[in-house]
Amino acid sequence: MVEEAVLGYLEKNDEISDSGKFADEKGISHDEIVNVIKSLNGFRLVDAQDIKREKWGLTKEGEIYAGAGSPEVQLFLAIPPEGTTREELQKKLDTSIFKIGCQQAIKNKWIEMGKSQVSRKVQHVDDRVRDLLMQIQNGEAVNAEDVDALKKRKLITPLIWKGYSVKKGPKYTPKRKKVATDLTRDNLLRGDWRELEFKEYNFLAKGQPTEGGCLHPLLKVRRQMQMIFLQMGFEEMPTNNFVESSFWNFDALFQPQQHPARDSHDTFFLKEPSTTKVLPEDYVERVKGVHESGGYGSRGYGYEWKREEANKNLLRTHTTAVSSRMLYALAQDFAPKKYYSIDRVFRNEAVDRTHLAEFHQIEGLICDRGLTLGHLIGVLEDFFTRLGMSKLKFKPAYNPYTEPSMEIFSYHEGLGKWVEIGNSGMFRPEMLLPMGLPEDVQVIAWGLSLERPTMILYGIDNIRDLFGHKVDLGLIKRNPLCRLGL
Ligand SMILES: N[C@@H](Cc1ccccc1)C(=O)O
Repeated sequence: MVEEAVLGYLEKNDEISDSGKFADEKGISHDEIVNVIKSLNGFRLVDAQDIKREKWGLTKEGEIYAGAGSPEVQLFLAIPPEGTTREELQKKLDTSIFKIGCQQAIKNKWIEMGKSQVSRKVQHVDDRVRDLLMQIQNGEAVNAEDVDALKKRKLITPLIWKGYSVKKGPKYTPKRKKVATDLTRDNLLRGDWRELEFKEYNFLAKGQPTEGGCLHPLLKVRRQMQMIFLQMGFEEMPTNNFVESSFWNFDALFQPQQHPARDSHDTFFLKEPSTTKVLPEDYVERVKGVHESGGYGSRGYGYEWKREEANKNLLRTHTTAVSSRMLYALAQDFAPKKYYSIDRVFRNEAVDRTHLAEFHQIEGLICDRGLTLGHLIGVLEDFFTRLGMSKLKFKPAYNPYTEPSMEIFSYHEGLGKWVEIGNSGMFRPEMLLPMGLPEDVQVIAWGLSLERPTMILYGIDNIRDLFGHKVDLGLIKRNPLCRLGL
């Protein structure tokens, strides 16, 4: 409506010379007019020029006098026609009204002040100050002398008034079409999108401030674990690449070639390149020997070991493949070591709320002389206690490469049950001795999942909220733990 008033006026007139006067004439608030002018100017329907005017406004004191009358008149009216004493008068008035009133009334020759007696000198007075203040309040003009006097008494103060003069702009039309912001299904169905005028994009508009700065729980727990390993004196193993040969992933670990884990149901084999190019030949021979007929006090598996199986490339199914490479390298020049790694592994598993086809494994091993299962339990308890998970259980298990072996369980409060978080054991001599490690050296080792402890620590009960294409970012944002830096 206001918009139509502005555009309509310009249709018949050259310009609106003063938005303030225009507002008065139309009986619309000036603020509203200003908003419309700004918007029309933005779309170049009108050309608006600023006008600034100095205007007088009342000070706080001025406003009080405009309401209650000037102090001098208040004082005059408080003196009865027969006069009074200064003391009586003072009682009737505020201190400041009395003081200012006396000054002004004496100056105006309205009253006479004796030692104690006060009397009127005139019969009647007009409150010109109050009238002037009211005129200024109403935006009426007041002559310069009066303005000066009021200014000196600090009853008025200059105000900058801002308004516009307005002419037709290059895109002027008497009536603006409503511009569409979205193309809707209805527009398409009705076909009226052909006639619609669309609002232009404002590429300069600032976007919503981002509420960033949350860390993904997996990254946080991973970093936390890294710190714990480093504090416990471990060194990080280079995790190299995701593609590994069956040899390092299985054969070096004394895992027989018919083992079900090697089945393509559990392992992702590579089509291209399907086989590895280099393996350390002497060591491969010793591995073949231990699989087929044993040695080092073992009877072996007694089957025909095939090089083609060992050559097959796969996506590593565990980072124990990294450990086997590291131990082989270490065997060439032995020294006691503590190693760890945290990286991705892949298993061809059916995905459900606690399983994914790829996850992160935390691998750790200690090789030294005189190590026992007690050391393994102690190290794992120490590690998980530092992580804030002290409810642990160990359960005997079987791995082709460890003896004894233990599965590790932790209690998940949210699920209300014990969840397997890893597997561990002492590497078998059939694995270590062909590498060339000294006979009196033991290796305690473990492989944990990163996802499971993270779910326990963060109370997440579906692994797909944590990893993969359905990650629940809201969950991460809402979790206060994710906002704490580490
Ligand atoms: N490789 C085992 C974990 C493990 C590592 C080292 C020793 C024993 C077990 C797994 O994937 O579950």
